[in-house]
Amino acid sequence: MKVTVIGTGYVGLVSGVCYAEIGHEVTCIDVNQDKIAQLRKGKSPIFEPNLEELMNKNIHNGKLQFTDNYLDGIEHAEVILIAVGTPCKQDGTADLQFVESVAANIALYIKKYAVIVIKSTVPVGTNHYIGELIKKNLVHDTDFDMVSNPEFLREGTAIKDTFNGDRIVLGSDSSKALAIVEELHKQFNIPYFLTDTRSAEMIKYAANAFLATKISFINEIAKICEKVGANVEDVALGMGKDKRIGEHFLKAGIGYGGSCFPKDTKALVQIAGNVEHDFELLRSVIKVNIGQQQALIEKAISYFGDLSEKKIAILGLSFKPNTDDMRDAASVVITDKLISLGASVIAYDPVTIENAKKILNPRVTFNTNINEVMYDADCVFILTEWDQIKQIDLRVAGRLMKNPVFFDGRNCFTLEEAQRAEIDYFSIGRSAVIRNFD
Ligand SMILES: NC(=O)c1ccc[n+]([C@@H]2O[C@H](COP(=O)([O-])OP(=O)(O)OC[C@H]3O[C@@H](n4cnc5c(N)ncnc54)[C@H](O)[C@@H]3O)[C@@H](O)[C@H]2O)c1
Ligand SMILES: O=c1ccn([C@@H]2O[C@H](COP(=O)(O)OP(=O)(O)O[C@H]3O[C@H](CO)[C@@H](O)[C@H](O)[C@H]3O)[C@@H](O)[C@H]2O)c(=O)[nH]1
Repeated sequence: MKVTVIGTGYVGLVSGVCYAEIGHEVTCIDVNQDKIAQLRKGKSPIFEPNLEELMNKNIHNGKLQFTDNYLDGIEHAEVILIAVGTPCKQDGTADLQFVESVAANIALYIKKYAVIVIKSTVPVGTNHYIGELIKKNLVHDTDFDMVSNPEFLREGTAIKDTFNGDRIVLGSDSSKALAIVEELHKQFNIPYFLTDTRSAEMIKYAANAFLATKISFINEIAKICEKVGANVEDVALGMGKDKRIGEHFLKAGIGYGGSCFPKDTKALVQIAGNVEHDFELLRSVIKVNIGQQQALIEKAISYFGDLSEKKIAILGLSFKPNTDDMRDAASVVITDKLISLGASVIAYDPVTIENAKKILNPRVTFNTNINEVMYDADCVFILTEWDQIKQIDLRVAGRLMKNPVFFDGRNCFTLEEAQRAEIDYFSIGRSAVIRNFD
């Protein structure tokens, strides 16, 4: 099938590569000419395991091409997928300007029947609105149908998720279009969930909001665990054994970040507000998450009293491991706050330092050598559970530091490991391990 993907961010690029991998002829369009030039040279603009290899394989076998020219991409397409960003506006609502601009270009260049699929996360009613917008501005008298196909991939495991998703959600009122989009995904061999357009749009927000709710819930439980002497890891495991609850997304930490949960939870509060429903539960989920980003700082203040003049080593900057994405990463808020409290901050991350430099407070310094970052530090903050960080020897690391004190926001180590290392170790939802030299 001839497929055109518009937008080469995470979703567009991964989808384009995976559709090519299952045999479709894929053209990816982006308005960012530098990105297109880089992609044509076989360089992936994002860090995602296996993506660059798979991309190059499909460029070389002629299945995958990149362009900034809409005419090239739209003219012959049987399916056009919209995968541009829908960032958060100041008031929390989803900004549809990129989707609207794509709609204007499709209206200009579409010449024969195609199915237009919205993969971007968009508020309920957007597929209808964009369909009407295209119809109103069509230059050539052409028929088309709209299909909502929300994307559920996770960064860091995006290719694996595309080939092994739990379901493919498709929403449309055209059975002809649905049959074409089912055919497009056939080789993935993943069950379809077919529904109406508005429900498909809502499934995406509801799924992300529910996962975010699980995270804020376990983070609240973690706070109570610390006070009553329970261990949140065991509590989550014990809860998760109940199939009705499930074991996933119950990992306590310094809150959820990334390009989706923060923006989509805020957007859903606004979607509810537009129909006069106060989504109180979700507002609390967001509030708990903002508070959770301060958890390590509160622990450090209660340990040291004052953080001014303290040298703090940060391990991990991206919002989760195996990605270089810094969007809404907890490290942004945490490093800013530490600097405002007078601390000096030096940071390590195995892949995202270049992206971090563009976003973090300019007073943060960086080093790609994890041992050098910890050298002479008053304490370490662990913000991302990269393997390189989980593999450090706490005892050896402690000896490099001025004070062997660790604040672990991702529970990377067992309490026994911390005990053996003779360090002071504070984590989330578990008892602190304090050295006892007497
Ligand atoms: N990132 C994820 O893991 C993920 C997962 C599921 C769903 N989503 C949703 O998918 C959508 C895309 O997210 P992303 O993170 O891939 O986006 P992104 O912001 O990283 O990338 C969007 C790309 O679209 C391009 N673009 C903007 N306007 C354009 C236009 N008019 N024509 C062509 N290209 C244009 C930009 O240059 C950019 O390369 C969002 O709605 C997001 O919520 C994201
Ligand atoms: O038990 C958990 C699980 C995750 N997180 C945090 O939650 C955030 C998001 O993690 P994850 O969901 O793994 O990453 P994303 O790539 O943001 O993926 C989410 O957002 C995407 C964009 O909408 C969806 O497609 C995915 O299904 C959804 O999982 C990260 O900061 C994680 O550290 C926790 O704190 N505890």
